Amino acid sequence: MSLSLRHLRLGVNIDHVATIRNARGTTYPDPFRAALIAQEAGADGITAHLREDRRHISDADVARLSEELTIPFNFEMAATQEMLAIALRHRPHAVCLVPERREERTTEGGLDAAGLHNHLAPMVDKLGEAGCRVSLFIEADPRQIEAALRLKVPVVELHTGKYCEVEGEERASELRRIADMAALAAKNGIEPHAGHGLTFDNVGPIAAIPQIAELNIGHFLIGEAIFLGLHESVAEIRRLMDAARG
Ligand SMILES: CC(=O)[C@@H](O)[C@H](O)COP(=O)(O)O
Ligand SMILES: NCC(=O)COP(=O)(O)O
Repeated sequence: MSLSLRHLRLGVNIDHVATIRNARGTTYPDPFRAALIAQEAGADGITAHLREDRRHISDADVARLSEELTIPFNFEMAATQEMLAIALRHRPHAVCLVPERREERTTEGGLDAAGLHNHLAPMVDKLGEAGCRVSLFIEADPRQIEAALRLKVPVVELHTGKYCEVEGEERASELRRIADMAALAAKNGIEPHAGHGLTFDNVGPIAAIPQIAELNIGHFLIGEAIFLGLHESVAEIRRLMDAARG
């Protein structure tokens, strides 16, 4: 089957359901319930980011998602010993290593896999040995793809933040950069994913990149759920992704 016909998986990030919950310290809205609705609406997997400051997803959320989800759980985490221990305890389907700074409002860039090789290598090995599919959240940069090769990770997730922020020729240039790095990763046996900042309006050209196997999308979908409901919000991005693949 040609690449362009391959099913493009959708990972729904439920972090910001927990943001609303934590705003009042209640038990609702329940991120796990959101995960089940996203699954019904067409999500192939669920992504959740346990941040060091627990501003949204909690340790209990991670435990429940790991134990009760019937679709793949992609656990996003900083490359720290604390998070490694949590990941090894729960052994989620996938672990994505992301950069993290407490003062950031959201993820601001990709992980410097090239500069952090010696720090990352033992973690990548331990997570792989535990049966987790390890990915690195990186910029679309050849140095980072080479670093991913050296680390022997099966997946990279290309950061689409700048693509989403810029317009016109700058966006076209960002799209080319992402497409080129997706092709380079795939050519070297690494499965390319993409995510951050994707919306109904900008997902199409990213979804049309044939080598990309999975998109992780969250903040926009949770926002749209306020107006459309979560099921329809997820179903719409699913429709747009499928339409872009033709
Ligand atoms: C790595 C990435 O872009 C997101 O998956 C990450 O979770 C963003 O952080 P917040 O969800 O805290 O905005
Ligand atoms: N890794 C990207 C992700 O999981 C979702 O990012 P966003 O759509 O919440 O910006």
